Amino acid sequence: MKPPVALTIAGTDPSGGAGTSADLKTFGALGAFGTSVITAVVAQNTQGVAGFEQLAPDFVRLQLENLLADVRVDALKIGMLGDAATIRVVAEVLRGRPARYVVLDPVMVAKSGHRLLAPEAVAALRDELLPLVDLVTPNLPEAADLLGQKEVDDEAGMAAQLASLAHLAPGVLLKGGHADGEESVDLLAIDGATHRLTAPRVTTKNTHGTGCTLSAAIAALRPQRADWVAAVTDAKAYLSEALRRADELEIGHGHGPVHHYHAWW
Ligand SMILES: Nc1ncnc2c1ncn2[C@@H]1O[C@H](COP(=O)(O)OP(=O)(O)O)[C@@H](O)[C@H]1O
Ligand SMILES: Cc1ncc(COP(=O)(O)O)c(N)n1
Repeated sequence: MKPPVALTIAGTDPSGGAGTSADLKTFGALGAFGTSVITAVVAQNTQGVAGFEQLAPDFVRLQLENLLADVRVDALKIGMLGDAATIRVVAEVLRGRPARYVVLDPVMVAKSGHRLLAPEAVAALRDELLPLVDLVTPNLPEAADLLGQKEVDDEAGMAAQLASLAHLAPGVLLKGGHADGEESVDLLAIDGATHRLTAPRVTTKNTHGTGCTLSAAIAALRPQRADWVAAVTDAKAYLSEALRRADELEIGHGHGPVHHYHAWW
């Protein structure tokens, strides 16, 4: 069987744990052929972000149009976009239905606290991009920002915000990694139903790129699974194992990357 082709539109990470690096490794590990379009070049390592250079929006458009004129893309994952002009370019390309499946990780702030999306671009992300994707995967701070509400830290609060977010995008995976508890609980609203996905919380400081890895895994697996619930369930299982194996790597001195082991599913 031919592998599905997955595309990531995202920023870079020289230390290999987040952004396009995480996405391409995840695609490969899960049997998809990976392609990439860069939105911003980020100077970052496992300890934090030193700064980033946004590529000109027209150049992002050129990369996308050039790729899509030649290569069939089955699944698209969108990560860091950086500013409103880049969001608008991606929205315009999405209106041409470049891929059957589209997942958006609404990257706003890196784990280290550095902003990766201009604050004034949150409204463009919410109003212009969310309606055009199949699934959006906010963490708890991103959900609060998208809704203009306070950040929640328990499941009741997550359920309420999930319901509100479901009015903004066709599908929502609200990730509970930032909450406490023995289990890391995510809530999925898709096709009119809600699903609760749990995994034992792994005790590790090596959590750099968990959100990037999860959304890339969903994109890689969706063409290989019958529906979104199956793709998200298996993507979370892949991420959980990548987190459990993260301490084997010993990359850098801060929050190291998760281990993109080859699952060969
Ligand atoms: N320590 C952990 N143990 C197990 N799963 C985790 C842990 N931290 C995060 N996750 C899971 O990783 C995924 C990304 O979560 P989260 O940290 O909320 O997003 P982000 O990386 O975008 O901030 C979610 O599926 C979440 O449940
Ligand atoms: C290019 C890029 N995209 C996304 C993240 C978020 O990942 P994290 O929240 O783990 O820092 C990042 N640090 N860099």
